[in-house]
Amino acid sequence: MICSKSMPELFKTLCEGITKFCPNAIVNLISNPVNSTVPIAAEVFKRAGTFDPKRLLGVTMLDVVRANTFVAEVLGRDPREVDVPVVGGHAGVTILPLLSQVKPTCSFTPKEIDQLTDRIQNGGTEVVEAKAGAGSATLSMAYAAVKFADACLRGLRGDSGIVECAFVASQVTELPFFASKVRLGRTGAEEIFSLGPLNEYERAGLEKAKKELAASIEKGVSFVRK
Ligand SMILES: NC(=O)c1ccc[n+]([C@@H]2O[C@H](COP(=O)([O-])OP(=O)(O)OC[C@H]3O[C@@H](n4cnc5c(N)ncnc54)[C@H](O)[C@@H]3O)[C@@H](O)[C@H]2O)c1
Ligand SMILES: O=C(O)C[C@H](O)C(=O)O
Repeated sequence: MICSKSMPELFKTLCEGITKFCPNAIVNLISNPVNSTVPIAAEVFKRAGTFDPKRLLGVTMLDVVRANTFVAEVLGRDPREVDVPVVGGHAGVTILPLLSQVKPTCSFTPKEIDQLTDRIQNGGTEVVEAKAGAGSATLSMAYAAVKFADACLRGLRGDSGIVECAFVASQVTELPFFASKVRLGRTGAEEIFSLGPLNEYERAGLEKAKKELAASIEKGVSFVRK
């Protein structure tokens, strides 16, 4: 169905549909801008009385997939052996890879940290620009979506220790939404992990990320409240 509504309006309508037809669903939200669409969805769900913060998850898995890939390249390892926590949000400087917490433990030169951070933060834009009007990352988005949905399903099934990064309602910072590691279980994001120890570079990145995130969250909330 092609609809004449603007994207945020279309998105809001879809969320209203969720409140009517599957109010208890665990919603994995991948449509951009995730930093605003998750707050929009939360507002719509709150209005309908169906909001459960554990069941609304913004998909930031692609940032983790990219971070694992780029870090693995530098380390000369298989990306599947690498785990990079990526926190904050899903756009530009709000994407904050925590390179001091990479597993397996490793270290980078300041130049590598700059280059990796920049590539991870701008990976999506790089693809959008390369496709020149023909859309955004397609296969890697699908891969990330499947990987995240599979983790949610394993949590729903009752598997233990399912931990992934996601953009969720959060108290990890002063912002109402933030991406960090979450434990997925039978009822959704059952535990939200704090950021752990950050180095000076990451603390500076966090301040930049929060500033931009605050504006994007506010934009989403005020779109529904207007
Ligand atoms: N979170 C992530 O990791 C991530 C990664 C890549 C893309 N994305 C986002 O996913 C979304 C889809 O990306 P894409 O590259 O597949 O986009 P696309 O442009 O290839 O596809 C969008 C689809 O929406 C349809 N559409 C557009 N306007 C419509 C309307 N008014 N009514 C009904 N249908 C309409 C189009 O026909 C098209 O099929 C975008 O929001 C994109 O930014 C998110
Ligand atoms: O759709 C975009 O603007 C980029 C996308 O979110 C991505 O990370 O590839």
